[in-house]
Amino acid sequence: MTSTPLLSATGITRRFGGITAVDNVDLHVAEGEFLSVIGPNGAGKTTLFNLISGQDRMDAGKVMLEGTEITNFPPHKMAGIGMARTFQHGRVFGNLTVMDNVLIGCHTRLRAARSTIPVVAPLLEILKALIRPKSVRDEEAAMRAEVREIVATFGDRLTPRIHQPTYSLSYANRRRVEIARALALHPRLLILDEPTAGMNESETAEMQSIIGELKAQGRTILLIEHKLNMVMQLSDRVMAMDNGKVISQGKPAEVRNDPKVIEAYLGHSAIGGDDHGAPGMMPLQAAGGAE
Ligand SMILES: Nc1ncnc2c1ncn2[C@@H]1O[C@H](COP(=O)(O)OP(=O)(O)OP(=O)(O)O)[C@@H](O)[C@H]1O
Repeated sequence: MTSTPLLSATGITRRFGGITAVDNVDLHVAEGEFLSVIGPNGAGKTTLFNLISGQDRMDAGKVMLEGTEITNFPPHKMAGIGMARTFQHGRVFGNLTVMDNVLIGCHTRLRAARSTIPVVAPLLEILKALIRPKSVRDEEAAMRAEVREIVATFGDRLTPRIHQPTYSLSYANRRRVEIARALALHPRLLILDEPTAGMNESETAEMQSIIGELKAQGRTILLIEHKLNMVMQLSDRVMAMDNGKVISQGKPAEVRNDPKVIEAYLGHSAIGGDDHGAPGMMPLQAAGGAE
């Protein structure tokens, strides 16, 4: 990990009526860093990710990506500059095949890199689509090959189903497709919102190992996750939120054992079970309620 700041968000605030869902939050992610955001239900984690990735507009605050201000950029522009995210409940195009869903990621990336001259650029695109010169056919073949490679990240979960519409896939497979599409963007920052929500134990372990591989490739990753084991094993740093505010941040074990964090979870739920946390630490998975 280097110390180059890739993402820098300061003073992020979002109110919904009388609720301040995200209250003056600062978040910095270094290039190659793996930062997890934890906190009980309603802490403001998803709202914070929505604001950073342009899905929602903040009331106050500033977001910089490598020194360029990107505050409140619309989602397509965020995707174009390499900010890729997945959603808490998974979002794929049900009627499109696995291949086409992931191709969307490739197209978004290429479109962002192309000429933006108004009128001329779209006309050129239409012309190329109609004539389909060799360059277009080659590009398409390269993208399809890349999609196959990305899809192979998930072992044989998706490859045999690559031409099936995603509505016919299991929930876990649809979530894998979503991550594959995010990877096709060649993201500079990969934002994962509860990638294992709704997955059973073995699916969770499999996803954790894939995310571990992505980390080993040196990717910069922001994760929301309720499953403490996973957070502990993957993260370089953890940030804990409660009631819209950052209540603790630092090395995973420090945050896990921070009395403020333990109290936040205690205050939010009556919890049973154990998520293999340290003694005295509440089981975040149960507290957060994996779906
Ligand atoms: N669109 C909205 N309109 C009104 N209130 C909202 C909206 N989105 C979020 N909130 C509120 O903002 C607060 C933070 O919600 P958020 O979903 O960000 O929490 P979270 O930490 O992601 O929770 P969870 O772990 O359950 O996903 C909650 O009180 C929630 O009810």
